[in-house]
Amino acid sequence: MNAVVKPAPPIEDPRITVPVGTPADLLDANARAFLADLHDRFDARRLALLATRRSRQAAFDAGALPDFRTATRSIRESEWRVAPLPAALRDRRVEITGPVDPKMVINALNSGANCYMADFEDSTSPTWDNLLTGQRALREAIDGTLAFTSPAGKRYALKPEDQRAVLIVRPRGWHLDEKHVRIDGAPMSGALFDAGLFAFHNAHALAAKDRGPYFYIPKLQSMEEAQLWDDVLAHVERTLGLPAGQIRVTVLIETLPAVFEMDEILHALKDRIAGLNCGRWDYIFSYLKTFRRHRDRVLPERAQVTMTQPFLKAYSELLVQTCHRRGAHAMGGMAAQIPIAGDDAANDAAMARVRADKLREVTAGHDGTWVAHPALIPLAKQIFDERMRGPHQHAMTRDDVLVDRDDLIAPSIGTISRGGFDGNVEVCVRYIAAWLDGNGCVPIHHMMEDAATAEIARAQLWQWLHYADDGHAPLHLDDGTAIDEALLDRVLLSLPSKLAGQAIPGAARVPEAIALLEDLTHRDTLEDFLTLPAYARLD
Ligand SMILES: CC(=O)SCCNC(=O)CCNC(=O)[C@H](O)C(C)(C)COP(=O)(O)OP(=O)(O)OC[C@H]1O[C@@H](n2cnc3c(N)ncnc32)[C@H](O)[C@@H]1OP(=O)(O)O
Ligand SMILES: O=CC(=O)O
Ligand SMILES: [Mg+2]
Repeated sequence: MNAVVKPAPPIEDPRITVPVGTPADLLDANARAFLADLHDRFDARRLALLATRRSRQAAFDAGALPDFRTATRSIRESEWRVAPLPAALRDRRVEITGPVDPKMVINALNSGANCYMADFEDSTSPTWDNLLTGQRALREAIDGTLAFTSPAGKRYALKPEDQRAVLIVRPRGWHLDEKHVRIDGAPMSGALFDAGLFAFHNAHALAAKDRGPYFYIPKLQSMEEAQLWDDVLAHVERTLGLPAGQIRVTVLIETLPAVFEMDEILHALKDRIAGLNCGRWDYIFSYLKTFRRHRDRVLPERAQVTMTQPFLKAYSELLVQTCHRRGAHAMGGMAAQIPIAGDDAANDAAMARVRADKLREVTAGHDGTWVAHPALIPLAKQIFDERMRGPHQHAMTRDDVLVDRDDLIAPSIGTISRGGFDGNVEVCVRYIAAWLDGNGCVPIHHMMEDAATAEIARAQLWQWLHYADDGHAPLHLDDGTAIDEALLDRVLLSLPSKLAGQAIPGAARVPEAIALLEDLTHRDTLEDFLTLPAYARLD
């Protein structure tokens, strides 16, 4: 292994600012210079790629359909494989995910899952405090010193290292800024901040354990965006004196454009990629966004958009086939049901849904799956242990899968009920309120709701309400009610009294959440991410 050398102390760079009171041990002059260097080298490319996303979406809005790229046919058709997997990432049959507060980090690492995805993205509201607390918790977890005492006095400590899950960190996507760190007045990228700071503090300690910074990369839309990550991480390796390829990534295929570039994304990252993951919730959100102006591809209510819908089945099976051809893991995704305390029948029904989902995944050839809650680990593990004898099932090449462009964008059949409409409104309001209050993942009606699941509800409301733009007849609920602003207003007006008295996270921010949802649904254009306008209100 190469010697690992931290950069020499730099001269304080006055171009970089962080909030007064930021703990110096996390963001000293060395760390700030490291981050500013990432910004200087890579932010212009990030911004250019975000502009490319916008022009691609403009073409979809004008009627174009996503498709495989002609110019990259040789990447898809030639034979090559990704770098061999590191030992720590060979068996990933059950991965737990969750936000990065100290209690969650300890519980997740101790949970018995093979891996833990510490999440700065869908399940974290990126307040400055949450980000710094999370970075500190992860650093202490890697050092083995992390401990926590709850307000009620319950003590949490890490299990011995060989009993802990392998740590994988999910930084934010390319679209989000980190407004607290400014370089020449401009905000730095949230992704570069999260991944850069984690690598800066932990790469050496991880290398000493023969691991590396392992990342889950969210919301990519193209191979060029994957190439940017590869260039960033190669630069981080050089700067920190790590061997090339020590930093490993798994990429979430959770946008519709990306499913047409899975080979290209694996190829762009082929010396460091360990797998692809079916991030189904953002994928559904992306399908909605991509086709926001396509009236023939409106999706039914959220509960009907399950993995058995043809477009989702095609995506997950093509992902398995693509990964196994290239020697990469094909990770499954998240069932949103969580345990229900105090109602055995409801709990049994929820667990049956999770079991069916995991069974579908292992049968389709996935090499592992995600759970949102520790109580689901034994269930998922049992299903994978029974059917996946080795550490993975790359030998299941799925040559039977014949998926073409039309399969990946197939319209769905279903309905929109009053419950589906009202449920979307309630989830949006409650989730936005919690997020503004600093909580990025909450249980609502016994389902895990995070930025991806809530975005489906938000995008659907916009699409249904704007169906009648350009003189079309409005959409109707299955009871015949027209879906229009009057309906939304009625549901929103009734919500505060419905929620009153319930102990919901962020209750005080419900009026602000209602105002933001009204604004977002009334806009002529579907906002790219709800977290963009919401972030302006955070901290
Ligand atoms: C679409 C996607 O991006 S999926 C990935 C992002 N989403 C996630 O990661 C979801 C993570 N899950 C969670 O945040 C939580 O499970 C929630 C919010 C859904 C429910 O949390 P709670 O209401 O606290 O659940 P509950 O009360 O049943 O928790 C019981 C215990 O399990 C712990 N726990 C629950 N979920 C997790 C988790 N994901 N990781 C670690 N510990 C957990 C709780 O902290 C609690 O610990 P304690 O007994 O020591 O106090
Ligand atoms: O990140 C996961 C998803 O489903 O979205
Ligand atoms: Mg996601």
